[in-house]
Amino acid sequence: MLTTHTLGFPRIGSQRELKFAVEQFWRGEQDEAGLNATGRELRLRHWQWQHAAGLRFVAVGDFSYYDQILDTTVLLGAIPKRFGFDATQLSRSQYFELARGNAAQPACEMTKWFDTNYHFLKPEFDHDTRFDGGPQWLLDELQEATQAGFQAKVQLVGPLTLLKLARVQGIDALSLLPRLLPAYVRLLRQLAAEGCNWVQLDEPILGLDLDSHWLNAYAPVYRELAEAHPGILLTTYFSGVAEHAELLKSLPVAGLHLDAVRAPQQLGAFGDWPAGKVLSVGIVDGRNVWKTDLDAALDKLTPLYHRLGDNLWIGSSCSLLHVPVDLDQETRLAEEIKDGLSFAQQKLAELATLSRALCLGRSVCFQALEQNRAALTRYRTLPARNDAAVARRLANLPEIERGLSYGERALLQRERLKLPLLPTTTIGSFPQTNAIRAQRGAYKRGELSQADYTRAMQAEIAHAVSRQEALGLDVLVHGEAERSDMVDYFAEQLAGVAVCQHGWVQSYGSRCVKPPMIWGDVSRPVAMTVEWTRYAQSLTSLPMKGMLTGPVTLVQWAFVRDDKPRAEVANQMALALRDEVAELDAAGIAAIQIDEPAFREGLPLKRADWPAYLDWAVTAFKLSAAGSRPETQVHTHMCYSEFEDILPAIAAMDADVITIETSRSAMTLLDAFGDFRYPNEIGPGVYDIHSPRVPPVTEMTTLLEKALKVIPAERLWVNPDCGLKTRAWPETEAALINMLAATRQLRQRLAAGTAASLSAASVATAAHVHEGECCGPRGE
Ligand SMILES: Nc1nc2c(c(=O)[nH]1)N[C@@H](CNc1ccc(C(=O)N[C@@H](CCC(=O)N[C@@H](CCC(=O)N[C@@H](CCC(=O)O)C(=O)O)C(=O)O)C(=O)O)cc1)CN2
Ligand code: MET
Ligand SMILES: [Zn+2]
Repeated sequence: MLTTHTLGFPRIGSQRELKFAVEQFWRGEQDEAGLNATGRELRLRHWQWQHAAGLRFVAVGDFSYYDQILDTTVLLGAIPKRFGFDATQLSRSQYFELARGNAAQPACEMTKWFDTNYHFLKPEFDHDTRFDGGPQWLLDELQEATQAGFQAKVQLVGPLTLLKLARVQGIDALSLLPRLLPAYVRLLRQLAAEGCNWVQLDEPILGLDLDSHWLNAYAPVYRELAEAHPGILLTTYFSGVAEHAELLKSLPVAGLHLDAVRAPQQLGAFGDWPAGKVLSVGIVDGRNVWKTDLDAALDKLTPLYHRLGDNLWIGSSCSLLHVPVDLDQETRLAEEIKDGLSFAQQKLAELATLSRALCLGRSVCFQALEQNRAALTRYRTLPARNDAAVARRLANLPEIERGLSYGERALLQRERLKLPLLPTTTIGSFPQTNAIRAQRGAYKRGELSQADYTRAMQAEIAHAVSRQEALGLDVLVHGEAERSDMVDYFAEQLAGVAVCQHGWVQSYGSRCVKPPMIWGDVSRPVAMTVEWTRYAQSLTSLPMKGMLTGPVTLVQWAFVRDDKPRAEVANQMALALRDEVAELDAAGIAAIQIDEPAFREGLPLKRADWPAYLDWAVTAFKLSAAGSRPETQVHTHMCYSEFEDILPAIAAMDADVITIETSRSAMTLLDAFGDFRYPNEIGPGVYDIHSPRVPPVTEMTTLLEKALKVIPAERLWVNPDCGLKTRAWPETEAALINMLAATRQLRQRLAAGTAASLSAASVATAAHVHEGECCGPRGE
């Protein structure tokens, strides 16, 4: 049979077993042996599934107790010096300290894995990083798989991708190659000696716009690696690599993997793939949950099979880490929607069927193919996939501009909100305590009535409001107690969107999300947040922010139908949100925040595709926001910084206020906002919410002083980096007390004329804004 494989299987467990075991270990409720036992059980179970489905290889090296990139760094012995750990003796607890920080050291930096919602831990390298003496984990796992009778393909992130993604201080990352390569060579030799015939080296950076400096490194690096191991499969995914076809054909590796889902057209550039080398075609979507159209896949694969024979491999387009584990667990999903779905388990079976059909002929798999065809036909013809009312609204899009310019709106909003200089606010969520989750769990299981659940959540909202009033915040939030998640909550209420019971996907460490599935045309049958917000506002005379997740983020953090352009789906989402905005506005809510934390992450891998994305993303945001009156203040929030290169688009969104994550970068991001002369109001986060650490007042005054150098006081807000849902109340209150103390100090200095902002330049800029003019470039 043709070789079938995945580029990795989800490790979290169909019941999130790994999450619970890891969290128990952190709480001291489980020892290392117990944690290891869960890990082993999960690995064996997942290998068993892959084997039973008929895959030739099981994936080894995709397992991790926190993050597989951190594991690679550790494996190579390249632990950041600042922790003072011995790489050869690294304990499980120390491993978690790298990921989560400890009393003395902040955690390794966490950032998004390309355009996914998965976060990896950035390797930290410097001029004297050594790559030697890591632990034996990978070899142990290989042995585990071999002893259990499986054929293993080991996977590792490739050296160039590892370097490119690393935080490298003060030196050129590539200058580390002479030290890094021998470590890979050593590891590859060990794997070969252990009888591992195939090693998958992931090089997804090949899908980015790489400069020649990096591209030129591929040939010498892979020449050396190929000498160390004869079975290297170089894997690319998330984007096409056709532009590097000549280079890739010339590398001495044994095989190459291409993502034929994201970039099917690239196969053409590999039409003359050298005989004798493996070409692995990623035909089953690792980034989405839709059933593979087996007929279409076979049409595409058949000519390749005729040419390449057994050197054609078929696999998932990328690791299955990004999709939920098992569709069969979803007992409440409508059968008609399940007709269109396939999770990790089901994708294994699809690969096996494709392989059989190619080798033995379609008639041998007649039944499986017929079932696939029938299910897809039923699913594709569901009437709700094409809603005439939605189509009419799309054909007749309403105005996306707010009517007045920012400067004019700001005057009206100042009049209405009467906020002090440097207004203080938070990003939306307050701690999601176990008590809150337990109440929601009971409600979902039918053990708590809707009325009782509503009362319980109202009590949480009242608590959050009274805490904020006591702290002295200026613009309040209701705290999002009633939301399981900022995406899931909206998805549950929108037509055309389905949510799972168990469809968990790892987001970072032990944290998971349940991405909804946008399978039909999207509309809003009923108001989603208005009652909760109205209730929260009734408790206070201070302004209460309405809190919505924006259209780009709702799309980016969902599984999106692939029969309509994302731009169109985003506009459908935006129209639904626009109605919500208008209703909040009509209910007297004076400030409405439309969160877009995934705005940056949605950027395509290739810059050439950026303008089209930014164009539809900005349009969708504006479409949702323009349902408000000019005297209503529209906020947006973005975390996951690195906005430097998309500032014009962010300005073009024209939110009255943007809150951003800046504290971890010590506000360097703000320089970019300053240089660009960001025209509207801005709240640079003054403390990191990802850690329980309570920052001292002086730390925040320093950051605010810095901010005042580039943002005039009249347009500066004070807030944390992001929502507080993952924190506990004690540290939350302590940090906010300090934040408010820092704000008071700055206000006093401003009043006394001793703060930076009263420099002539910033006063002049602020004055322009008062006159209703916007400065700085706009638009894309
Ligand atoms: N979608 C999304 N993506 C995002 C973010 C985000 O907030 N949402 N933020 C960033 C990532 N940050 C994250 C921060 C926290 C969590 C997180 O805490 N996740 C929770 C699950 C949150 C959730 O949906 N909770 C539900 C279900 C909770 C649950 O497990 N319930 C139990 C039952 C509980 C009980 O009865 O006591 C069950 O289903 O088994 C709820 O509150 O209702 C977790 O892993 O534990 C995830 C991502 C980027 N990407
Ligand atoms: N309003 C949301 C919150 O505070 C925004 C989070 S961005 C990941 O939780
Ligand atoms: Zn955020």
